[in-house]
Amino acid sequence: MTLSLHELTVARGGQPVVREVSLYAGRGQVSVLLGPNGAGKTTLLEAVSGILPSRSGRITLDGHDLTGRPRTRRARLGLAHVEQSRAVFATLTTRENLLLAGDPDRALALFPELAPRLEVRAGLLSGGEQQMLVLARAILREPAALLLDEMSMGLAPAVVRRLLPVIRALADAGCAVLLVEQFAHAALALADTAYVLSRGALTYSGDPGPLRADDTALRRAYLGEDRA
Ligand SMILES: Nc1ncnc2c1ncn2[C@@H]1O[C@H](COP(=O)(O)OP(=O)(O)OP(=O)(O)O)[C@@H](O)[C@H]1O
Repeated sequence: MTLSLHELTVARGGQPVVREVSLYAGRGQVSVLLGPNGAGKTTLLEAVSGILPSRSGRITLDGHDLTGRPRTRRARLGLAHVEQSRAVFATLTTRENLLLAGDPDRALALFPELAPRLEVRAGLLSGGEQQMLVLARAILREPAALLLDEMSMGLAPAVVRRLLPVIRALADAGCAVLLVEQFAHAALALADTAYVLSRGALTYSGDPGPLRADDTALRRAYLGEDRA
C-alpha cells in the first residue's frame, strides 16, 4: 500500500498550518517526517488519519480516496495512527490491552519484555513499556500504513534503540510507515525517504542520505532555507 498526500492544506484555528504538502509513504518503506516544534507535523498526521479535517488537497491509500472519509473508514482500509499521547487502557492489564487488538503471543514475540508484565495494569507500566504496548497493539492489527507521532518522546535513548528496529521490521514486512521523530539522526538512519516540514511547508523531500551526511543541510531545511 502506498499512502499519498497531494497538496494537502490543513487549518487550525482558521489559519493554515500545513500548506500544500505532497508526500508519499511507500509500501515496505520507512518515510520520516522531521521539522522543528510547531512546524505542523502532528497536524499533518491528524489530518491523514481523519482526526482533523483537511481544507484542500487529497489523501489516498493505494488509490482509495480517504479525503473527507470518517476516521473509522480510514482505519478499516488499513490506516493506523499511534498518537503522541501514548494512550493505553490504564485500568486494564497488559494482556487485556493486547487481547483487544489480537493475539498477545504475537505481541510477545515482538516485545518479550512485556511477558513478565502481562498481568500488570497498563497504567502502571513504565513509559517504555507503555510505548511497546501501544506499538504492539497497532502492529497486531496488521496495518497497511502506520503513522507514528513522536514515538520516542520522553523515552531513554536505549529504549528508542530498542523500538526502531521493530519499526524497520514492520516496514520490511510490507507496511508503509510514516514516522514523525525528534531524534533526527536515529530516524534518518532508518529512513528510506525523508521529508522536512518547516512552518507548514516541505523544505526537503527525498533521499535521506544528504541529511544524514551533513548537519548543515538538516539545519537549513529546519530553518526553511531550502524550499523543496
Ligand atoms: N489546538 C490547536 N488550535 C490552534 N492551533 C494549534 C492547535 N494545536 C497546534 N496548533 C498550532 O498549529 C501549528 C502546528 O502545530 P503541530 O503540533 O502540528 O506542530 P508539530 O510540528 O507537531 O510540533 P511539535 O513537535 O511541537 O509537536 C503550531 O503553530 C501550533 O501552535
